Amino acid sequence: MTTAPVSITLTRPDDWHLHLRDGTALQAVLPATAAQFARAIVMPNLRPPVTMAEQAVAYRERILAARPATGAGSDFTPLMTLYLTDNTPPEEIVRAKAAGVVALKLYPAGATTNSDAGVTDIRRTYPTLEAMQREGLLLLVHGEVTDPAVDVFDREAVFIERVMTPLRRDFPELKVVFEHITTRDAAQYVAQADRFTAATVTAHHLLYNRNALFMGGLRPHWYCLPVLKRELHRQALVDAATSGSPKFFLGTDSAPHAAALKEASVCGAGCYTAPAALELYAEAFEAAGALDRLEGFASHHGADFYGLPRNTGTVTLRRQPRTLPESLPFGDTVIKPLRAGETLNWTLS
Ligand SMILES: NC(=O)N[C@@H](CC(=O)O)C(=O)O
Ligand SMILES: [Zn+2]
Ligand SMILES: [Zn+2]
Repeated sequence: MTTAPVSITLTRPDDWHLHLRDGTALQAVLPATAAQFARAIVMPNLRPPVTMAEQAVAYRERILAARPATGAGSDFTPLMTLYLTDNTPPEEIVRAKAAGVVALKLYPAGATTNSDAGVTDIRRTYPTLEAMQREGLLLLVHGEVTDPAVDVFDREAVFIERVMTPLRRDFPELKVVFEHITTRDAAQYVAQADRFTAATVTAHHLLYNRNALFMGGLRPHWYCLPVLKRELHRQALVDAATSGSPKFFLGTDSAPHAAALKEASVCGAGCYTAPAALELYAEAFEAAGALDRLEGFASHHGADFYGLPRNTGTVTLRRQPRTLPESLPFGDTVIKPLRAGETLNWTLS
């Protein structure tokens, strides 16, 4: 029997799926991510959405300005994305590439938070996808159908057959990231796909099944999209993330919403995990007996898939209990991180 390690040191990790919002919310949440991750793929679902290269450049400037001035996190690099619409001009892809934008995000219209301007029919975007394939920009996908006839727990699996399979056939060399996968179906699909397809996995989908939504009462802070699924799906995600396959990598989908918007008659979708992201992943990997696979998942596979250099430098997680605050400042209000008030086993030093 081997004894549990007291610390683990990893190459500095990246977060390949993150919501930073804007304005005072951005200022409130950015330091937590910058303290943990060297880079992050920043989601474009602001209001209004970031649809043009020029907007992404301005947003990047606001993010850079919100970084800590010195010390940990002051060198954080945001990697920018555009929000794909039915009308994104193919010429915008060339401008986006020149501006350093790395990917476009596909939100099926109405699928999730701030997706109203999303794509109504993927075929409308084909000229733009053609340009992306040619220019080497990635497509990041919120993989759920919005057909009201499809059960909310089945929307990801149905997306594979209705959208993903035809998309892969029509654009075989477009790099596609199936974001925040939640099902065995998606894990199997990605594992069997060729090298142009990968997936991000959140910490909360590795740690929780859908029972977490109903533990002793309705739990809004565990509500996100795609919604948590059955235990068999959680186990399939853990198997995929800890398999060592380079197709699976870290994307927190940390999605901050003010506490008042979560604890409301209509609760916004999204879990705020940035304040303890790496600690939560460490907990999930340790529970699977796979702490030795955390570095590949958190620090190598994403960079390799995006064709970016791996980070230099390291971070160290120590086995040291840490209690998360009940709430944190969020502009003129407060936000509750996932597991607020609870004690975690790992602490990033
Ligand atoms: N994941 C979520 O539940 N919410 C995200 C949007 C998204 O990633 O789908 C958000 O922006 O709040
Ligand atoms: Zn999403
Ligand atoms: Zn997201």
